[in-house]
This record gives sequence, C-alpha cells and structure tokens, in this order.
Amino acid sequence: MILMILKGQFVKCIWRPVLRCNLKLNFLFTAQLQHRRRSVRDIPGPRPALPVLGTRWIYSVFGRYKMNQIHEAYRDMFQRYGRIIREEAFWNFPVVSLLERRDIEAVLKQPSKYPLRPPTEVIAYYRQSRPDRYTTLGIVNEQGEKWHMLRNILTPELTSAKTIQRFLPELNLVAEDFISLLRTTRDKQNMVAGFEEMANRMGLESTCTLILGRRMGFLDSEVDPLAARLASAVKNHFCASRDTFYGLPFWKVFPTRAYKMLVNSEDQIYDIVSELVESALKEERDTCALDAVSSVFMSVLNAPGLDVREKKSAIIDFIAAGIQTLGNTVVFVLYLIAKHPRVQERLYEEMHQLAPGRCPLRAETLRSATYLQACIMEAFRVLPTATCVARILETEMELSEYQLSPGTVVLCHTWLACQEEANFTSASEFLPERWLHDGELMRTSPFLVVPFGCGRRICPGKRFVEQELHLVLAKIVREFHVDFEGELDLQFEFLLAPQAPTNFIFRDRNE
Ligand code: HEM
Repeated sequence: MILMILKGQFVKCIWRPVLRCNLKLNFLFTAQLQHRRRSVRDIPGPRPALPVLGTRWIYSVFGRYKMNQIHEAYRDMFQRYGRIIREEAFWNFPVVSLLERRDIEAVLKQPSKYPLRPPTEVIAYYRQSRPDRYTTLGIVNEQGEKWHMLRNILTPELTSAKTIQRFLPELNLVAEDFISLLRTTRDKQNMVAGFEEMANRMGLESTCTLILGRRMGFLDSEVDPLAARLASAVKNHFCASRDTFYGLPFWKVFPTRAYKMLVNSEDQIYDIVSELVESALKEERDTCALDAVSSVFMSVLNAPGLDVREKKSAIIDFIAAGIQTLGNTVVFVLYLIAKHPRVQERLYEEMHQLAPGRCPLRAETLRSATYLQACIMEAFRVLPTATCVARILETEMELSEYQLSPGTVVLCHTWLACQEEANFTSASEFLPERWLHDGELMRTSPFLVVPFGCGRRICPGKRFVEQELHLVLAKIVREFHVDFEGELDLQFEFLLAPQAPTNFIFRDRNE
C-alpha cells in the first residue's frame, strides 16, 4: 500500500512534470512542423477549386459574387476567410490577396530592379497575335529587361517635373474650358446630368494635350463623336480585361464574348489614336508646334532604337491609360467635396486667399495650397480608382505565417486596408486634416495610400495627374458651390467607377 502511495507520489512528482514537459515539447514540435509546412496551399479561400478551372466560377452565374462588384466580393471574402486568402486562376494557379498592413508593406517594399506586375494576359495574347502592330507587349504588360528598356526610353520626359511645369499654362486653359463646358451643359436647376462623360472628355483632352502636345477640342460644347467613341472603347477595354481576368478562362479555348469585346476595343482605340497621332504629326510638320507642349510627343517619336510600331503603341497606351482613370478620379474627388460642405468651404477659403477671382493658377500657388493637396490625398485614401496593387513575388516570402514561393501572384488590397480603423483613425470619415501637420502636408503611409502604385513600376502619369487634379478642383471650387444628389454607387470595371450616370449641381458663387 505504502509502496503504491509512494509510486503514485513518484508519478505525480517526477513523471507528471516530465510527461507534461514532453507533451508540451511534442505539441511545440508538431506546431512548428505545421507552421513550417504552411504553404500557399494551406491559405483559406473560396472553395471548391475545380480542376484546371480553379475558383473563378465564384464570379460566374454559379457563384455568389457579381463581376461588376468584385471590390465588394473581396471585402466579403476577407471577412469569411481571414486576412490572407487564396483564389485559383486557370490551371489552378494561386492568386493570393492580402489585407494585413504588414504583409502589404513587406511586398511593396521589396527592392527590385525589374518589379514584376502580372500582365493582363488577354492583352498580351492579343498583341502577340498582331506583329503587324506590336513588337512588344507594351510598357504596361512587358516584364524584365524589355520593360526596363521601354520605361527608360519612353517615360523620362513624361515624369520630369520640368515638363509638367511647362504644361501648366496649357493645362490652366484645359481646366477653364472644362468649367465653360460645365456652365453651358447645366440645366435650369444648375444640374449637369451624366457628369462622368464630361470628366472623361476632360481626361482625354488633358492627356492628349500632354502626350500629343496639342489641343484636340474634346471640350467644345458640340459632343465630339471621336471623343465619345474613344471613351466608350476604353471603358469596354477595361471591362473586357476584368471579365477575362476574373471570369472563367474559356477565352483561351475559343473567342468568347469578352475576348471579342477586347479585340474590338483594342482595334478601335488603335484606329482612333492612330488618327490623332497622324493629324498631330501632320500639324507638327506644317506648323512646328510649340516646343513647350510638344515635348512628350517628340521625345517618344525621337526615341532611339525603337521600332515605329513601338512608338505608336506607346502613345496609344499613354492616352488610353489617362482617360477613364482621370475621369473617374475627378468624379470621386468632386463627389467627396460635394458631400462635405465644411471641407468645401475651407478649400474655397484657401483658394480665395491664395488666388482670388479667376486668375490663372501658378505652380507656387498650387504648392502653397496645402489644404487642396490634403483633400486630394484624402480622396485617394477614401475612393481611389485602383483598389489594389498587383505583384509577382521574386523571392520566397513569409506572409501572415505562410511561406510563399517566387512566382506567386499577390494582390495588395490597399483600398480595403485604408478603410480599417487599425490603419487610420476614423477611417470611414473624409478628413483631409489628417494629412496636415502645422499646416504642412505629411505623406504618411506611403505603402497604403498608393493610388498610382509604387516603386519602379509606379504610374509615370502621377505627376501630371496630380497637377491636373489640383488645377481642376481649385478652379471648380473657386467658381461654384458643388452639390451631389443622392449617393454615389460604385462598380468594378477593373477600376473603380461610378455605377450610374452622376448628377452634380454647380451653383455660381456670388462674389
Ligand atoms: C488618375 C489617373 C491615374 C491613375 C489613378 C493611375 C494609376 C496607375 C496605377 C495604380 C498603375 C500601376 C502601378 C504599379 O503597379 O505600381 C499605373 C501604371 C501605369 N500608368 Fe497610370 N494612372 C493614372 C493616369 C495615367 C496617365 C495620365 C498615364 C499616361 C500619361 C498613365 C500611364 C501609366 C503607365 C504607362 C503605367 C505602367 C507603368 C509601368 O508598368 O512601368 N497613367 N497607373
């Protein structure tokens, strides 16, 4: 008996801790093994993943999400599956989406000589089938050294601060013409119905002014059929890219409706822009256009070592990249200003002090207008046109405790991350003041508020777009009280876009 008791005590005193310790070690060891083994395949996400077709069915009639609401689909998926999710594209190729700030920053901060952005496959496929028009996939879709060569040759003029400053007087005129167009389009209640069309025309006119070095007349009160055709072709192009990227990949087997739409829109954009380029070239020869504003055009045309097809397709890509993006951004910025009268008044006060009346806006004025800059920055946080930044991993990375191998496609969902309280206090509110410190603009969160992407693949149009947005917003607020009826519904067209025609009210300010 005594022996049994002693044995029991021995087990309690000696073996229990040893067993406990052993169990703990076992547990830790297994956990560590599991942890080490957590690879891309273990990342949760929508299921089932069908053989070959993957999970793209979730955006089809069989799935729970709509193709034109993909921005909301991701919000829902992050709630269901967690802050890292895996979808599967064609051939079950994994596409990983990130919401965690730490992960997003880790990916976007990765130093790289030639950062890889997944190409829009369908465009790459189409362009390869047209060697008569394209010799490369273009700066947007090319990778590696070829991309680097195109970027180095084609963009220095476009990204130069000096060039953009030289365009300021011309862009002042574009902004004034835009305002005149709004005045003449208003109805008796001061409403401009379908404002987004005007904004797209402004995007087209200012991008052409920059890229072709001449005014094209897209802001004349007569609707230019060319502008309307081009804007609709660009819209179709984005929608077809979305449908082929997120939809079931049948276009790889036979020409689906989306594929045909893409080919049709590419052809239309190509033909229309070719026409613009030809007429700009003719004018260049006849009149020797102003040096100040023809520099980007001439720098592309004179680019050394590039085939003429390449130069033409670069101009096409630049113009196409600037229409809808700029148009949608103007709609979003103005909507946020219209819905926040306090912000609108403070902005007006700033502009009234810095540049009263209708005087042209100079570079120094725009530099001093810190509240204006803060408004644009905050609009980019709350409603950017590009909701995520895409990359292909070049090295092995551990993200949210999953080990991802080089070649994995990751989507950094910066827009959704910007709406999280953990990243921005009062995240759902439009508060331009959050960007100001002692009256100076503070550019914090450089990897979360990234409307133009970041690193070496950053949008080369950024400097130009920022200047254009500052000009347009400043001038509109100086002239009008802006109002918007109802709420703005969004849809996903590869970019974030207004879902329905937008109706803005522009009341003259009584000075
Ligand atoms: C509001 C207007 C615009 C927005 C929001 C925007 C946004 C973006 C974004 C997010 C990227 C991807 C960057 C990355 O992967 O890091 C990009 C790339 C690009 N954008 Fe823009 N963009 C705008 C206007 C323009 C304009 C006006 C042009 C031409 C004049 C342009 C030309 C390009 C080109 C060529 C690329 C590809 C750059 C490369 O891969 O090296 N964009 N843009």
